[in-house]
Amino acid sequence: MRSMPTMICLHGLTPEQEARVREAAPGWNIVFGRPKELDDKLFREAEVICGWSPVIEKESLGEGGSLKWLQSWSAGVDKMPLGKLEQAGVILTTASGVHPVPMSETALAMMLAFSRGLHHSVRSQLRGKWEPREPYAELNGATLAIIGAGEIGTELGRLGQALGMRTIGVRRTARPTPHMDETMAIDQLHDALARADYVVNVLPHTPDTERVFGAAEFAAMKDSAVFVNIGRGVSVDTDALVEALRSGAIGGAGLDVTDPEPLPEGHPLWAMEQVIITPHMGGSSERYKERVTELFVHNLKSYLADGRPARNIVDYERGY
Ligand SMILES: NC(=O)c1ccc[n+]([C@@H]2O[C@H](COP(=O)([O-])OP(=O)(O)OC[C@H]3O[C@@H](n4cnc5c(N)ncnc54)[C@H](O)[C@@H]3O)[C@@H](O)[C@H]2O)c1
Ligand SMILES: O=C(O)[C@H](O)COP(=O)(O)O
Repeated sequence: MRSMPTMICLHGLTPEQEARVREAAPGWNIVFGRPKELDDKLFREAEVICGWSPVIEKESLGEGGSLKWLQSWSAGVDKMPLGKLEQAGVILTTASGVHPVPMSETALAMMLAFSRGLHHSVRSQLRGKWEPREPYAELNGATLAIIGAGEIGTELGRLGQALGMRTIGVRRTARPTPHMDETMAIDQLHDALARADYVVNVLPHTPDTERVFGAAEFAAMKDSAVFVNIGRGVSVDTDALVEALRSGAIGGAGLDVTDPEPLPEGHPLWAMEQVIITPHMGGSSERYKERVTELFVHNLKSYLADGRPARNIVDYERGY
């Protein structure tokens, strides 16, 4: 008789969320817990794991590992051992679709902070100083270029359009994308950069997207442009960004992700007045687990019905 298949769900779902997973997979041995609490043997036995990136190197991919499907809790799977997973024939799915709301609100908060000068006002407030810096800008009528216009970028496009911005989406191919007034392929990147008042990077980290933003790209931007990075730090040549800010080649930068990360103490970016830094919190939300459970249960149902999760299967060739 076939023993009960095992599934591991990592990282503290609520009892209601656990119940939703159990309900979707009757007849499964489902283990909920934190990686350190779980035995290596369990990881070897698990057919399905749902969780964050770093835990997967455990026994699941070693000799005799039974893993068939891994549902990442992150949208970016760049920290996953992609080569090993591919070699082991594991289906990997991302959590893309869980983050559009908090990520686009983070990017919008940065854009509004720059247009209304909040980064200056907060610094003045800390010194107890009343220091207007006229004139202030508006997002209304400004052009927003979103580099990596996927799930997150599309929601940011919606918010940008709602505020009266013109949106340009840049992606691998220039296919029409909701909430983009125009879409361009990545080989037209400089054209998009030259026209934008706000450039938001939300590219995944793949071999093709490292250092996409270097000296030439910052030079192509308007000298008033604000560059916002909520994707991955490695898409940017950090020294070139520092130089672009120092020389006035661009107007400011909002950085939720950096390279290196965390940004070390004493790094020049910390002291720059035209820079806002947040600690890789763009995707974080009190609704995260609710949304990730919904995605996982949706994928689980199709995995159990026909052996394939319905959404977000990683193309190992492409890297995301
Ligand atoms: N800061 C955070 O906390 C946080 C949270 C969630 C996601 N992220 C990052 O955001 C990324 C995007 O997430 P998503 O859910 O929108 O992903 P997605 O797969 O829906 O969208 C990715 C987009 O990037 C484009 N793209 C990929 N490679 C490209 C290339 N070489 N050139 C041009 N365009 C390219 C794709 O065409 C697609 O439009 C994640 O991979 C992750 O790195 C960061
Ligand atoms: O891609 C994401 O979902 C967020 O950036 C968090 O990813 P991480 O857990 O891999 O840092």
